[in-house]
Amino acid sequence: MLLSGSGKPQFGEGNREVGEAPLGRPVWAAVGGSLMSLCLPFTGVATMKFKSPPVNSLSLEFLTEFSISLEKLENNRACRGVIITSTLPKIFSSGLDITEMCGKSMEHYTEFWRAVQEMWLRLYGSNMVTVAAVNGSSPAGGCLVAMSCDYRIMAENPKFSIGLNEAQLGIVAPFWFKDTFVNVVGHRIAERSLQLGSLHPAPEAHKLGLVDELVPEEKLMERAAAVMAQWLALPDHARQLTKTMMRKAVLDRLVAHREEDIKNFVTFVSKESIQKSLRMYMEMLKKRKS
Ligand SMILES: CCCCCCCC/C=C\C/C=C/C(=O)SCCNC(=O)CCNC(=O)[C@H](O)C(C)(C)COP(=O)(O)OP(=O)(O)OC[C@H]1O[C@@H](n2cnc3c(N)ncnc32)[C@H](O)[C@@H]1OP(=O)(O)O
Repeated sequence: MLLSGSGKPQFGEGNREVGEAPLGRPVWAAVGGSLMSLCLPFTGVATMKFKSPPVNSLSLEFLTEFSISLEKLENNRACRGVIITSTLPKIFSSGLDITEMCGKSMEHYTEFWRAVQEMWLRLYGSNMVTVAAVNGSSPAGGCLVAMSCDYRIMAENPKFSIGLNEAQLGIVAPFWFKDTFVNVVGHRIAERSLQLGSLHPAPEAHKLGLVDELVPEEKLMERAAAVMAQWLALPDHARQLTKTMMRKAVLDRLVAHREEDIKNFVTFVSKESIQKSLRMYMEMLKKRKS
């Protein structure tokens, strides 16, 4: 992941650190683990760029780095907003790494699912303004990342799609994926889309309200910066309290049922029938390629 921004440097152990201007002021801080880059310039707006080829799958390692990056930004008082995008052409994120859910131990599934929960709790509950610049396809967990942001701008290419397609894999979107979806598009659209496991091409996603606007791909980052400026023009405390008011019930629900949710996931994913569905899905992906 690639994360970039400016302001007070508070992170980056072992990575490239802060550039110092002659007056000793930080010019920018570039922090990156291997899977994303992060930069925070003077504007106080960080840019986080996923860079985990081939398709930015959300592996345990990726999720861990994502959560740590979010925590570092959240704790950096100079950082007020983050734009999330991808360095890979055509892919924002392919969602959860299916190989993390196939043929592994119960302990591994537990650790993996806790990391998925942690990422979502941090992103959905963030005090920062979060804007997703969706520059490619974004199925399932990738859609969750985008939906957890405050605003979604997608490249207008109809070949790019977004949605919670879990049902197509023979699995079920967990209740907090569903809650996030309902909060974005409303109950009816969420119900139909979830039951069918629909992946919506960008224009349809826009019509449904799953993304807030479409722009030509080359204008995506420029537009994301403009939207960010608009959101940051308001006092932080008022915006943050409002955001909390809108999202708290859904966040609290997972916090209250976190261990139960992990148990459900581990039991569900360990079933031979589910393992078989996931293996078949992976085989289908490989065949589609050849
Ligand atoms: C009773 C209640 C109990 C509750 C229990 C809850 C259980 C719920 C559990 C989990 C929720 C799941 C969430 C998810 O996110 S699952 C993941 C869903 N993702 C997808 O369906 C996307 C699949 N991928 C694609 O459609 C395409 O790859 C693409 C559109 C993203 C990119 O297409 P393209 O550029 O053509 O690339 P390839 O298809 O050729 O892929 C390249 C390479 O990457 C592998 N790959 C793709 N996606 C994934 C993935 N998500 N995880 C792991 N690996 C992936 C693909 O197989 C190729 O591999 P290669 O052949 O070895 O090169």
